[in-house]
Amino acid sequence: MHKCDQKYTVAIAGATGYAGQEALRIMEQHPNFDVTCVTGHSSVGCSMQEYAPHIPSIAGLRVEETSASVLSGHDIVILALPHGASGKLASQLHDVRVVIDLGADHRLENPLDWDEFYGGEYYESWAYGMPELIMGENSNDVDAQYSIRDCVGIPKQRGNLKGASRIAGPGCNVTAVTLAFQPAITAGLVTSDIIANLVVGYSGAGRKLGQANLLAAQALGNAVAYSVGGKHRHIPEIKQNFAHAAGLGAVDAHQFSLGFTPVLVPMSRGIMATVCAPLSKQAQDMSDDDIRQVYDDVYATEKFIHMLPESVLPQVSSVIGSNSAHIQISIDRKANLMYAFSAIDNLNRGTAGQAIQSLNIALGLPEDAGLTTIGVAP
Ligand SMILES: NC(=O)C1=CN([C@@H]2O[C@H](COP(=O)(O)OP(=O)(O)OC[C@H]3O[C@@H](n4cnc5c(N)ncnc54)[C@H](OP(=O)(O)O)[C@@H]3O)[C@@H](O)[C@H]2O)C=CC1
Ligand SMILES: CC(=O)N[C@@H](CCC(=O)OP(=O)(O)O)C(=O)O
Repeated sequence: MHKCDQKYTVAIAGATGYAGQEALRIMEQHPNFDVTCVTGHSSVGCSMQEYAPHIPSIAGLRVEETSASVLSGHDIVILALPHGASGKLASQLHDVRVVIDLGADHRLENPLDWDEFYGGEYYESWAYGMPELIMGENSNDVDAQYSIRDCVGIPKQRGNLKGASRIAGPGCNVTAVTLAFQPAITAGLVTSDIIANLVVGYSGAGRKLGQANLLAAQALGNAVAYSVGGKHRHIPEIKQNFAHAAGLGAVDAHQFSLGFTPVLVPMSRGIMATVCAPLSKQAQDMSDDDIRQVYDDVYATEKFIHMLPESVLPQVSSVIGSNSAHIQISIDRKANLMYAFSAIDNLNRGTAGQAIQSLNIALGLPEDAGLTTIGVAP
């Protein structure tokens, strides 16, 4: 049978949560996947009709216990569990062809970062599920040796995902910031003193994790910052990506200084990231058109990364429901700052969409199978 006709059975752990539900929604529209098992924690025994009424095709599935014995035996397992809950479980899934962890347990390559920002037992890092991540030329990271060049010669992470059996899904804020700024890092347009400000929707906090914030009376008409002052756990992951984009290993990520401030706003989904840094000496000597060309080259062949026409700014409403990232840049010569803006859907591009894109690559399926670039605005 041709690879593209093959069907794989899928189990989704944490299917009652927001990330798991979005994985379910995409899987149900994917030609190669058949979701036969969903698991949860407090919802064990409930019908999926209760948790995902927007996906009628799985209404008949009952939520099972999240355990290695329930998950084993499926071709693919997606772990959409709170961070810290998947490391041990994943280590017991020996017979599963591909395991994707949507949480943080296998993202960080440097155990010291894990200790500082998460704590608890450290589990080894897996192939990082961001196909478009630039793996810079001189990276001393082992993975970089296996990255493949796109048609304009830029080495990217998708090469490391081919045939991968264990994949770590990136954080959603990390995705927005990395895609916005990695071309500038790779080309040396900026070097450090990076500031990322994000407005983010409430679903990023998860159905359970953020319950206290989910009251409409508290959320509507409000905007509130959180995890400020260098505490947000996505900081080491973004710096790790920047290090790779610059051709360095994760241990050199400390070279980048990053200010990171997320602000919750009343959107159910979506992230709008504004990232800026001082222009390097090299960038000061380049024209705005030359700087734009750097971005156009990096993303020219990327179906899901859309460089918007000059002066058109990204909007969250254009990417909701899609696996796309919309990106724009702006150069402020008077302030000597380079800005990049990105909009993504945190649950789709920021989590489940990107994970399934990576899974498609791992299995040798068309990279875009089951995924869309088309949003659902308004
Ligand atoms: N929301 C987002 O935008 C993003 C989320 N992620 C990551 O995805 C993962 C899931 O997040 P999200 O869906 O938002 O969270 P939710 O709170 O919405 O869902 C959590 C899921 O995990 C289950 N669960 C809760 N506690 C445990 C436990 N101790 N053991 C096993 N299962 C448990 C819940 O089951 P039950 O409902 O039955 O109690 C539920 O299915 C997290 O690691 C998160 O960081 C990554 C990127 C973006
Ligand atoms: C609104 C909100 O709280 N969003 C979460 C992001 C969710 C995500 O990407 O988280 P993981 O790294 O845990 O997978 C946050 O900023 O922490």
